[in-house]
Amino acid sequence: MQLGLVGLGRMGGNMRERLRAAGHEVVGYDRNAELSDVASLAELADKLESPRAVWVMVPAGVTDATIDELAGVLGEGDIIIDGGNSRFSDDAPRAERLNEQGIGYIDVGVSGGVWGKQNGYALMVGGAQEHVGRLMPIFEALKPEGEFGFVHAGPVGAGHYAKMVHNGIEYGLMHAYAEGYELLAASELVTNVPGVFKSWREGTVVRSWLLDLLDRALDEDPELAELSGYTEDTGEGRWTVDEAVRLAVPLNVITASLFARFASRQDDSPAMKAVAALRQQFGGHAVHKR
Ligand SMILES: O=C(CO)[C@H](O)[C@H](O)COP(=O)(O)O
Repeated sequence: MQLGLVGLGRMGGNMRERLRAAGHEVVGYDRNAELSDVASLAELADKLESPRAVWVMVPAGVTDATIDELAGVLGEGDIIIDGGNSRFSDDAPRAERLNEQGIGYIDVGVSGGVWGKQNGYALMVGGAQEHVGRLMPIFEALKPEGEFGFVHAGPVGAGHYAKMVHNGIEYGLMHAYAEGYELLAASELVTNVPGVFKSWREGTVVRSWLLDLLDRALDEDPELAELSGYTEDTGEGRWTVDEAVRLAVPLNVITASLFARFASRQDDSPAMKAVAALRQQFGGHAVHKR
């Protein structure tokens, strides 16, 4: 099958290779001419036979601009797929705009990171059955081998919603391993912290791919001495917590792990300064001065 692919960075570039290895004809476009197969979106559209399917794999901030530009060179019967980490609430308005031109829209949550090229990408898909059905050969080539790794989660927006929750879970899981790491490292008894994590990779209740990756990181740097704890976020955790507030769902762990990232960016917590000041005020308790 033919596919246009817009955005050939770490994710898109690897997806192009996986699709080509499976025998699909991929025409890729990237603003970086060294990565691109064509010079413009117009040329990409020209190279594809109608009805066309074009997968957009760009950073969340530029998705709408990219889709609008793409819609200008596509037409009736074509389909645009957004595989980036868009907020699910952006999907329905996009689908409505495209529908006015007769262009279909599918949202896909893609998980697999830089390992997806070899292991496959787990795909969480939202959209109309008639559009999803047309893209099945592409989904089959991208997904991991085996029974799992693909879901048509519901109508437009459901794919990104599923990916948002997946990423919220990712925050919580990572943070639980991280807290376990800190406690083991603080312990007077355990002398081989990396060894404990390594041993957990088989047979334990807590084995997982994230655990495997933490073991890998500890192999490279057993005390994580090269890293600062400052941890960024790109929005999915915040959207998950926003949804939890909207629906009054108690997301204790995921919310705490998101807030832990915010705390990681503070040199000295203003809130904890206030707590120290209050203890001093009401009880004359000692404080540490700068
Ligand atoms: O989708 C992903 C993994 O599943 C991305 O790596 C994820 O967006 C990273 O999110 P954050 O920067 O908020 O930790």
